Amino acid sequence: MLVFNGEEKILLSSENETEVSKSDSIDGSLPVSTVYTDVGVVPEHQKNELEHFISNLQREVEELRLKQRIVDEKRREALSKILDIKGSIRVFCRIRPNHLTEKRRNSEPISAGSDRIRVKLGGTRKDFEFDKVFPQETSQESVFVEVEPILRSAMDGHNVCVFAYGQTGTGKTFTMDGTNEQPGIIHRALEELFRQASMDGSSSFTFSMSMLEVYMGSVRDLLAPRQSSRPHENMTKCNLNIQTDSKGLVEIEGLSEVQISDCAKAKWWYNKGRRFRSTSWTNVNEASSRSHCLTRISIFRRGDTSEAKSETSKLWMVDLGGSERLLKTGAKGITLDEGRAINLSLSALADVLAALKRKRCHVPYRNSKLTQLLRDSLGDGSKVLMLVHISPSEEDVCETICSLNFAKRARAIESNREVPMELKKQQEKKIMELEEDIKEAEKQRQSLRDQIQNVELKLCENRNLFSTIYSLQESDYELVTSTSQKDDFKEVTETPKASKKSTQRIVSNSVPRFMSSTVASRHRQIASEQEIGGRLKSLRSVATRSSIQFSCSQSLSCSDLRIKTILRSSTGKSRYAETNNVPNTERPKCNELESKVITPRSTTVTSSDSNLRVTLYHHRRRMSNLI
Ligand SMILES: Nc1ncnc2c1ncn2[C@@H]1O[C@H](COP(=O)(O)OP(=O)(O)OP(=O)(O)O)[C@@H](O)[C@H]1O
Repeated sequence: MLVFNGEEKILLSSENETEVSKSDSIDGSLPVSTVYTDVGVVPEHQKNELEHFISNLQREVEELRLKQRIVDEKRREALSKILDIKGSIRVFCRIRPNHLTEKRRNSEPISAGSDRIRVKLGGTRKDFEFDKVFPQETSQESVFVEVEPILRSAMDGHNVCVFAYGQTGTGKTFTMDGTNEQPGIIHRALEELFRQASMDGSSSFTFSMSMLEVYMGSVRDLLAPRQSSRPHENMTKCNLNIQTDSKGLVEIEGLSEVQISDCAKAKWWYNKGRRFRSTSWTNVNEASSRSHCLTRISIFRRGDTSEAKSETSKLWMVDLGGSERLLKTGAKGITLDEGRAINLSLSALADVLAALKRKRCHVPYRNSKLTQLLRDSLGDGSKVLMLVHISPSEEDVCETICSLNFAKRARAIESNREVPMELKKQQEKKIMELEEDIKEAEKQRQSLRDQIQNVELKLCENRNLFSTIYSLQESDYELVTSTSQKDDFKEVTETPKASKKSTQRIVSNSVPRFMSSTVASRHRQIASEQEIGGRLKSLRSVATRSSIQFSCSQSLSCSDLRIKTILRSSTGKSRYAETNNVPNTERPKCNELESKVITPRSTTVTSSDSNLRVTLYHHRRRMSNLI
């Protein structure tokens, strides 16, 4: 008995077998389309039926995958439209909580709405508009929720830059890197990338990571192998060249790029690179970043079909050096130079963003190393997210206004006109509709994923069953036949009958009577086959039950092992059941053969018989192929 498609189908039983052999047999000779297995004789049409069923399952998987690709495409389009409406350069503002050491005043200089900030300075008030404002109490998680869509767009093939900008000590590193208890955007982004990659059924992803810093106008590789743990000792080695090819693609010569196969590895590399970043003490921040730190994740997306194109995109996560008033930070000597270099490159970045926003023909990328590096990730088709950080303190109000002016410049709408209220409402409505489409697509994607998993599971099990019954048994058939052929050669008179009977019972009508099996041996055969059928059935249910919790390949090996174990014991019985018919003088030989055949399946076998060695070798290979 054999089970497939969740139904029980009788493929063979001893009685059917006899009937088949009689009906299919033409004038007593061998039936034309009959498959011999160790558990009996399976008519060809039943084998075909199983093959047909397997190919139907394959087709079903392909159709589901196609549907999944269509749904994925819809989701991508909707997301891309949202990002287009929202603008390819978005600016958020995050207000740092008050430090305990900072004096609390009766009137706070900063007041925040959901997308506006008002700053009071003396008797004047200044208003600034943003895509989103995060008040002081905003958690790292809430910030990440707003950043996440842009990460998805990086997975969809866009180049993306996420910047943390702001006065020194306002929380840029806190937002990007965070703490162990409150991880920042980079840690969460790494988790999210791997999560999304595992969810996407229509593409496969690979990621690699590079880390560098722009320090005083030079580019340093933070992941380069180092002999010394002191960062400055490798300075000259790490002054990398930036090349731009004719298509505008940026190449950083000699920059280390590490493959990251999982999130833990990615975090390990990130923490390693972070340790080599240049920081020093200033009046404003104990561990002030003295450089721009850039983390680049290269995303390689491969479609699941040969027609689907492969794409590479870059996700840059940049913790910019603090914009600062040099007098206030008390900077001197090298720290003063570092501050100047940071300010210059920040100003170059603001110029580039403003030119891009206003769609100017000339974008001044060449004015700083920072903008040269990011050239191919800031222009057309790229998405930029700038998180501007400000301090709530009255003492910092001048720097706050500087930062907000920077943000205003980056966010400047084309031709500098505000969007009319009516258009804004329409855009918001459209965004809501598209967000609904994305949710719906994600629901469908999940359901398709589940369906694919189920069908693949069935497919694996049926393929496994098929190969167990046909391929495996063919090899056993080979084994016995080749041995019997050898015996034929050696002892022409005695062994052929026993061997042939044991493997080709169906020919009993066509051989002389003295060669056919006895009634007792047939009963033994029937009993053993029924036992096998029963075992296969129970095995099937065990395999199905146990495999549910595993992935496809796991279920395969799990069920396969059990099938093999059962077949191992059952084949031993059925294959050699008829050796009882063999005269006593032959038995030692058969037993010898039996022990040689059964033991090697789990242990290393050596045999002096070269034929046996070859067949055992093939047999083991087939067994291992099944695992
Ligand atoms: N949202 C926040 N919640 C809690 N603590 C914060 C927050 N933002 C910043 N801090 C704390 O403020 C201090 C300064 O923050 P951080 O080092 O991130 O500033 P920064 O802008 O990166 O400064 P620099 O430009 O000098 O490197 C840190 O101790 C940080 O933990």
